[in-house]
Amino acid sequence: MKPEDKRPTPMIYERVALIGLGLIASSMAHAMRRGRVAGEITGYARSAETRAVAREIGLCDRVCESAAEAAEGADLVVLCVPVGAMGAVAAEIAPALKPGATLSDVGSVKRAVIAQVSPHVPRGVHFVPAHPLAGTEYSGPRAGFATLFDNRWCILVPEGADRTAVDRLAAFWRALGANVDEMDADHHDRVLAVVSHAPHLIAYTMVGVADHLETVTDREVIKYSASGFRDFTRIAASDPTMWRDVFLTNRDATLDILGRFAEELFVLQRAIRMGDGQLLFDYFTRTRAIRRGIIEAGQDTPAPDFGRAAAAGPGE
Ligand SMILES: NC(=O)C1=CN([C@@H]2O[C@H](COP(=O)(O)OP(=O)(O)OC[C@H]3O[C@@H](n4cnc5c(N)ncnc54)[C@H](O)[C@@H]3O)[C@@H](O)[C@H]2O)C=CC1
Ligand SMILES: O=C(O)C(=O)Cc1ccc(O)cc1
Repeated sequence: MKPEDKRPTPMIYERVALIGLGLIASSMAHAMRRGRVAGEITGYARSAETRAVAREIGLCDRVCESAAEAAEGADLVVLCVPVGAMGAVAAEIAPALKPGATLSDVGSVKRAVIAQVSPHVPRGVHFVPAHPLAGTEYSGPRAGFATLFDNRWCILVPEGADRTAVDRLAAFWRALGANVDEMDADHHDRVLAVVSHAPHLIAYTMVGVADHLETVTDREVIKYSASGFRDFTRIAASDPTMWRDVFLTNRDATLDILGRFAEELFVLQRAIRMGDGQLLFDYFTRTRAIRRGIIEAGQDTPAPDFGRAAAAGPGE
């Protein structure tokens, strides 16, 4: 079912506070307004400039001068700051949290956020970590848009939190357009290391390699880049603070996947050196099946020539 086919959702929370007003928070604000998911939206950002922009574009009903002021009286408080800043922000807002409120976050890493935030969660407040698997390479309060979460996954990591609070947060994310799954924090971090964190590091590296070449100029890289490399440059334009924090906090899982990546890279490198075309062909046949699986699961759109390429089969 497409999100636009869904019937209007009832208000899920009377008051929602967004702490940090970047891409994800601003997209949440737009999506909440679209679905009338919250009665009132309050917000806080660390920089005065971001708060001014948020006021100018009417992102929230109220942009506050402190995180505690934004969180006070809210039924749902969502931490939308870089992963490395979650603990400090949680400590700041903790005394202002209303008993019975839900505290959540949108961080790309879960085990480290839980470790940072949990010690500050007051008794009677439900902490339900979350991660919407949707984003872009843009950041800041102007970057958000209402459809960002449509038909994307949001993973909740309840770790024993109150069931009613978890179900309510799941309803909230569904009302924002997302599909909801639940997962254990360690498993989440391992899955994300494979599908997001290691690929981002590889993209950063590949663009760095192109930048460091002596015999190919930056002008040529820009002029002749095909779509694969362009995708790398898009990903490598992602926010440096956010991604520094992701790698520092999901260190073990990312290093494990990168180690495996390096091993497989050596296998392919050797096959090229030895002229082992069969190994390369078999490897690429297996990886093609993964892409087909993603398209068949409705998680992506086929390229315009997909039907022709599929029909052509091996040998063309
Ligand atoms: N950008 C993406 O594609 C996605 C990001 N996330 C996660 O969402 C969170 C927010 O990311 P974005 O909205 O993309 O970031 P952003 O850079 O657009 O916004 C971050 C906000 O946090 C504030 N901030 C930064 N450092 C702070 C600190 N030390 N204390 C208080 N506030 C601080 C900034 O002023 C800004 O308002 C991150 O934890 C990230 O891992 C999750 C899914 C996708
Ligand atoms: O822009 C892209 O390609 C992304 O991969 C977006 C993204 C970035 C970080 C996340 O934790 C989830 C999604």
